Amino acid sequence: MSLMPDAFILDLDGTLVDTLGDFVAVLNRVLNELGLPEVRRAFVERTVGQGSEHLIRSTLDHVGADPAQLYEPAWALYQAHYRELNGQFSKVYPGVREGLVQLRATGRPMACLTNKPAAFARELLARKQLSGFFDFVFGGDDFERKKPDPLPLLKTCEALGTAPARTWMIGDSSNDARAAAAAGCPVLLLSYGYNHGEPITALPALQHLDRLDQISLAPAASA
Ligand SMILES: O=C(O)COP(=O)(O)O
Ligand SMILES: [Mg+2]
Repeated sequence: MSLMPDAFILDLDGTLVDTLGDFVAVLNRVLNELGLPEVRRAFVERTVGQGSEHLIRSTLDHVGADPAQLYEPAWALYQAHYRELNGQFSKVYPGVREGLVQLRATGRPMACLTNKPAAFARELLARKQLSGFFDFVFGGDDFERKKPDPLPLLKTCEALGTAPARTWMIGDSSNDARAAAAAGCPVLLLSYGYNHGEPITALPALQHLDRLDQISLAPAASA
């Protein structure tokens, strides 16, 4: 039995690209325009990962504003600023490009699956010259539910044409790990991303990695 899967699914924020700077810049522009206090990087770091709506509602709540009243205008401002700033304060993590080259060299199909809105995800991958690695890019608004629900992974496996048990999910957070477990995909976890302030090594994984290019793709020794 080979260790090599039939396809790879990769998360985006906290896995491929360190996007925290974009989130902080955009949120603080929105808060300034609404006359609200700014948020700190540490707050955003532990809150990001469950899609834009969750991030905006949590941010409004955190600064003492009423999300029920301000969500709609905040979301409109957020979209306009995100479109403009997307990628400007973000960096591809060390080892990512090299790791993607290794994955691509296996000839297996690859998908990027993020909770970020699909349009922002596609634009960010293009701006960082990462689009060419992926056969599919799916965002948090492409399916009815987001990670940690298994639905996005199951739908992505369908697009890739592979069985979940033969498809590796590579991510940085408990959202990825929970979605993968529920979908039946083996999960590999990067140590440097955003896991809601919790150490990712506490979660079981097929491989825990400090860099994507440390991934082990060797066939398992036959018994
Ligand atoms: O919540 C987001 O916007 C993005 O999160 P993800 O790329 O780690 O899924
Ligand atoms: Mg992530």
